[in-house]
Amino acid sequence: MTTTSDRSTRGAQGLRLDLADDERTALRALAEELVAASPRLLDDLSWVTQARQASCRMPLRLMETLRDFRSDAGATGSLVLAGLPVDERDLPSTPTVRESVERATTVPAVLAMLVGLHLGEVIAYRSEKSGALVQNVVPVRGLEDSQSNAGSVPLEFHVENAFHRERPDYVGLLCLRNDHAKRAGTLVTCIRQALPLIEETDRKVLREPRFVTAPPPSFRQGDRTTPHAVLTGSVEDSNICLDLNATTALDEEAGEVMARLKRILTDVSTPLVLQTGMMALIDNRLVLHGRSEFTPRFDGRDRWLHRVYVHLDNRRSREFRDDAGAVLN
Ligand SMILES: O=C(O)CCC(=O)C(=O)O
Ligand SMILES: [Fe+2]
Repeated sequence: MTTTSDRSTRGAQGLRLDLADDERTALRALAEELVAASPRLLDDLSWVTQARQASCRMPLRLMETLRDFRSDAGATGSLVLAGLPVDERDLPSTPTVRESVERATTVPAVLAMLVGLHLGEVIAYRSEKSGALVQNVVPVRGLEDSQSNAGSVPLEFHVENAFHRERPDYVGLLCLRNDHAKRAGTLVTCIRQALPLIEETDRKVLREPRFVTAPPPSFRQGDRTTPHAVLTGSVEDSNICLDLNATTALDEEAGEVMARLKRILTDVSTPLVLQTGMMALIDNRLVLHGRSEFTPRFDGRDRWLHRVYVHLDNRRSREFRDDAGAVLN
């Protein structure tokens, strides 16, 4: 991807594409077509097939940008799409219950699916949020202090489902409503920016299996990992697997290295303040994400995102998908 692409722009916050009015109108029409497609259920495989095919009819610039992002997620590992056809006036109240998911084909849920299905295969995990492909990220009363997406205290940086061998390659977060102050942000930090700042001796420790990671609180079941490395793959352009809330160092030196890495990741982090109609796509091999704190009111107008997970290769996860469906065990 070139830095002078005329499709999308690259700023300090990473790649961004703003849809023009005609693109938004065309995408709304496509989403409405999919809302009406039988059986109007997001998790139904025949509906997913129709949506996958329809995703090839999205506005060309959007498809080009997604395809480029998939080839190389850039220096920040994230892409923001803005101007998606979500109208806050058409939205129902923000859900207030834990484990809330979308099952019916609404315009916003269909948009999250269309974008995800153009990037790859939209998947979910049976032990998390009842295996729904589109999940709600909303604050829940009583869970304010939890290190989960139902909380509202600062959420620690994490790779999504870092404990799982087949964790998502990408996480998509579509904003239906931001918080009342319009200031809550998804925080992102990319190993591509952190790596040059990590001492050589620390990098060596991070490449050794001296860490274990537990499932996040959103999982009803799941085992912690065997010892794993935090940095893998290319030495000069590594992948990262770390959850600052769920990963434990197995020895003192590894713990000190992890603490230094946390400082560096925090230093190079940026907030993506998503407003209505903005969707963040996060490369989960390169980026840790978290969330700033905010004050929920539980009045039906709280912050509300739709989340989708994307895999690039359905074969790789076949042993986790009993029925060759989209949900991993
Ligand atoms: O609320 C956010 O912006 C992100 C929450 C999160 O980590 C997630 O839903 O995976
Ligand atoms: Fe997350």
